Amino acid sequence: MVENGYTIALSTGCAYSLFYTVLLASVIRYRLSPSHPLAKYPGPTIMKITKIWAAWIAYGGRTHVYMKALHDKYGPIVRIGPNELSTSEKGFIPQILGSQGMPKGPLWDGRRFAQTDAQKLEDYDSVVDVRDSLLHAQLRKPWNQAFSAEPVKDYELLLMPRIVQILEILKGTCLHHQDGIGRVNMAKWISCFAFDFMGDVAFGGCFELMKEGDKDRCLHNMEAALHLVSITQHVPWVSKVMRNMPLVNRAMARFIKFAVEKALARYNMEMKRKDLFYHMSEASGDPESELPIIVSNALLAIVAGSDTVSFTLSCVLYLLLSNPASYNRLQREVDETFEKCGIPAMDVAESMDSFSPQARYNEVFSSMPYLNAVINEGMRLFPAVPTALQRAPAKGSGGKLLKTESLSIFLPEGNAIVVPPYVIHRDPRYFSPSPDSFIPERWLPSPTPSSSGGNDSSATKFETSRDAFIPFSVGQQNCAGRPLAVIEMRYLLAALTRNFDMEFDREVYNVTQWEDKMEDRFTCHAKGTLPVTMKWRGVAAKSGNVVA
Ligand code: HEM
Repeated sequence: MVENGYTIALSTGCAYSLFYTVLLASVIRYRLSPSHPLAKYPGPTIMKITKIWAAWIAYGGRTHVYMKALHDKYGPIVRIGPNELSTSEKGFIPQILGSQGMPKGPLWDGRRFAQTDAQKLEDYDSVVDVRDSLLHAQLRKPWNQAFSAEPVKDYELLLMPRIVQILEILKGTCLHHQDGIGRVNMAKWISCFAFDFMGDVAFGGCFELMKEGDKDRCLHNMEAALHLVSITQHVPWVSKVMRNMPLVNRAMARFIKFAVEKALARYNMEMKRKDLFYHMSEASGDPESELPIIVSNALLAIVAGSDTVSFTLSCVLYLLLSNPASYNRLQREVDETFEKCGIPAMDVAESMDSFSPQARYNEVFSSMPYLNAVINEGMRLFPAVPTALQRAPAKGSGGKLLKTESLSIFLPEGNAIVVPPYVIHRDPRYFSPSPDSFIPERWLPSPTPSSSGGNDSSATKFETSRDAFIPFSVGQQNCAGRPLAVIEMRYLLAALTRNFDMEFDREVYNVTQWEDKMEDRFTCHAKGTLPVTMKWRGVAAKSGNVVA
């Protein structure tokens, strides 16, 4: 009897094993066969067989470097999954991301971890992971409205007090030492600054990381939460299983709880400022919708709005400090502009008495060629979303034909395509010479050299393809917060260079660690440090400049 049962179990086990082995073998055979619709595109065999390899690379955090190496080896179209391509051909960008583009791809099914209770029944978390174009357009409307010209001016007013705060802290660090030289990890301060400012814009000012440190471990929880989804995005079916495993999903659960608490606190505030959710609720035209809008977008606002800006700003500073001639040139432009326009140094004690709280400087900053060239060049070399702009043909469309003058791809429904900014931005066809070097001059209409032996680019003819520059992506699903991000970066860089002379702290700085420790987790995370020595310049006291 027992023997009989054992035999039945054994033969059932064998039958199942055989079935799955045959099934697996046929799947692999099909994926590698010439009849697969993506068969003609080159790529590593392992990636043609399974996306688990991409998940493994993502686990190490070096997808951006890996993708660049793939394109260097295989060319402008690479097969990076059984049903997925990557392209570095700029001619395809409008047809993939742009006005004639496609909906978001399956990557977003694998990133969908963050449902609040209210969203659990839906097939999306917030605007960012919606795959249906019509629904996306509907959810995107309040975001577009909230980042139109007038609301952004309201956010600009929230920015100045945070700029003043970070300058005061840094100045205090300098003056605390007898030699007037402060030693700080600028990456940490920039990160706290960006987080605090996003708290002001979205939640009425609830984060105080610059003042109190990360006592709620919000930066830590955000990073931990985003780590897992950066891996599962490659294998959406795994994420569906994991979503229901509380132990695995712990970090995300903590982060959701944190965001929902902040959202509710913002909703219950008596005195509401004209912040992001004020403008989003206004745009919806329905007072009842305020709470759902805040709750469903809270997490997105924190992640999209703080991490990206702090990463970009830190990278720009890293590049400036690595290229002192560029730092000096930027400082000269900032000094001249501040003095010409009577902009206070923003460092409180000396100039803030005469500083109008209604003053906005973005208009001035937006016309500073070198400041904007530096920001562009930073985002070119280190785009905050380096590899994961993925799109797929719409359901029921049958597929999409992509065509340039020399190339064409037919992408059948069920397949996806990625446009990796990190690869395109370093492609010598679009940015030359020296696509891997920091040369802000390539963005100037008529490049002039940085003095003191920097990038002598006066005689250089630059190829700078603006249509291959996509740090904020393009099209209907591009970055909603771009206008705010740009203003924030301009203000902080101008304020820092106006008030401080900075250098790497050579005693503790290891030149390669910044780039080596960078991790591609959908958005790029800076895991390295930026140890800096800084000296307060005291410009306000010297020039006595005031707001006109
Ligand atoms: C330097 C800073 C930033 C960079 C480089 C950046 C870049 C991006 C990129 C590449 C996307 C993906 C678009 C796509 O899939 O095609 C995106 C989406 C998004 N970003 Fe940003 N971003 C930045 C700052 C911000 C800020 C400050 C906010 C404000 C909250 C924001 C809000 C959003 C939102 C809401 C989306 C989703 C848009 C949608 O799916 O329709 N971003 N961002």
